[in-house]
Amino acid sequence: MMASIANASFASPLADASYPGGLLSRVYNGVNGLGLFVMFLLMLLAYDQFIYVWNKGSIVGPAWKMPFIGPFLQSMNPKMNDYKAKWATGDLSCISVFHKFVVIASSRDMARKVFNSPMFVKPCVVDVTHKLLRPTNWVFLDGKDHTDYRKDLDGLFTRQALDTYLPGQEEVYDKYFAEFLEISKQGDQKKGTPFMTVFRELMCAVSCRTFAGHYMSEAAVKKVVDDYWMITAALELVCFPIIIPFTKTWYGKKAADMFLEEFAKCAAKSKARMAVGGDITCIMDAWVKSMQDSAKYNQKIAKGLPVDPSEKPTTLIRDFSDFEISQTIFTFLFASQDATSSACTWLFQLIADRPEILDRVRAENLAARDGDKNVRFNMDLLENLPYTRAVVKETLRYRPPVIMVPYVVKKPFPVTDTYTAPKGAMIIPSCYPALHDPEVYPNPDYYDPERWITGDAESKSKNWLVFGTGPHYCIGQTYAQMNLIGMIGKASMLMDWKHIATSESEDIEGFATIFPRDHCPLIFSERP
Ligand code: HEM
Repeated sequence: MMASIANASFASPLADASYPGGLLSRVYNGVNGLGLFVMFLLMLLAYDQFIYVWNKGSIVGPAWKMPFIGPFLQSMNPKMNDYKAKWATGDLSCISVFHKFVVIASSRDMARKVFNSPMFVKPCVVDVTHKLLRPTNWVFLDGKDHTDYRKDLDGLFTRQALDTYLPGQEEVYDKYFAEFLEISKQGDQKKGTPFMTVFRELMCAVSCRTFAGHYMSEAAVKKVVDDYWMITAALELVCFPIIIPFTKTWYGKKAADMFLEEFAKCAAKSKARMAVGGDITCIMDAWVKSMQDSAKYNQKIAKGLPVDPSEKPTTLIRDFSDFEISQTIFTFLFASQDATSSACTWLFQLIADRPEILDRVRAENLAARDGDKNVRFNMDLLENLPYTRAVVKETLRYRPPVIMVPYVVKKPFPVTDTYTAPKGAMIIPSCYPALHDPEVYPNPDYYDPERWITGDAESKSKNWLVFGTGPHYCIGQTYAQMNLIGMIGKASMLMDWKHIATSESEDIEGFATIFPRDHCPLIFSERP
């Protein structure tokens, strides 16, 4: 047996015959194909370990890396406790998965440093995102180009603009709350119905109405709501460089193409309607109106016509094509969908588990509506609900929808005096630890809206990393919070709901955005 292995060789006798007695031949004879392969593998292994240790430098991390793959298998099914354990190892720590070196910035100050270092880092997205959103999308811009593009979008999220989107949002809530009641009536009366997927659909429908108004038919909204899961499913960390038919990325790309086409049609319709003096009903309208006002003003100036200073738009913006508008609206949907769905799910679950909090939310909302539960949304109403706002803020602190944000290092980044992150590394500022820092939010694992009313949570803005910070901070943060305040206030007016807690209700599932592992079983009932 031993002999047969020793004699086994992949070398062809013919090939060998052409190098009689030469040095190469002797080496080749001594080291057969398998040997060469093993040697090559060992060299690769040593190289992989060396690069890991070199990149790790002075920061915390495993002394060596699991050959080649690193902790890839754990990353397939991440557990919150694993993240917490990693964050606890140090302000900066590292891992290496396959060839990717990853630096984790855990403490508030390290996370803020990464968010605020656009010279050295930029947001990192999984490869397939470029295919779905298209490489020309504004979110992939960097530096000044990014800042300039964003400035033109700021006007879409002012208080005045947000006010005009409220009727569209409320319409969606009316429709979905009726559906919640129906689902609960039909569902299991003991175990409840897991509502996470329904909440995802609700958030998608609210987004479509807020972003594209009634330019999108009910059928088109339904199609986007039904197909959005294909986008989420396509977002795999590792994917083939080309799209293979009938794979998740292929379906995701098809859904993305459909969304882009639909949003571009809506932009064209908005341009036509706004040109004849239509009211603003959605984000697209606000954008188109601002474009058209800027164009009118610029034309007058170009023609040398007299212009009253009051005619000058607050922000002068350029013209955007239907497709540019469509791409941008798609980024709003893309950036908001998982995060708002997570926040919505936790909000319903957390206050169902604490009836005294729901009672206070209800009392506050009824008083703000002068006792008429059917009063419609307006900004004054939503801004005068301090307790409901505290409940939303505490939910976002206690269960931050985005626990970390991956960035990529553009050039060697001196994160501290003793550590420079290498170019090409992924660097992940974490939001969760800053939001659970016991010195800033006492008893951080206790859900306590009161800390925003009588406590000092409001003043701890440096730790408030729910929406990131720096040049890429969330553009939709005010809108997102107003939307959640409106939603939960209205729900409290119209419905009761019971959470059927399971052993997995407090377990956290997810990567980047988080959900209760049991998907939130609830039973809704109508209030008299
Ligand atoms: C509770 C809901 C939300 C949470 C927790 C959230 C959180 C975040 C976070 C953590 C970032 C990364 C910030 C950074 O890198 O500094 C971000 C970026 C972004 N968010 Fe949100 N977000 C939410 C809702 C929304 C909504 C409703 C919209 C759209 C209207 C939106 C649009 C965006 C966009 C476009 C970016 C990228 C901005 C840029 O790169 O300049 N988000 N969000």
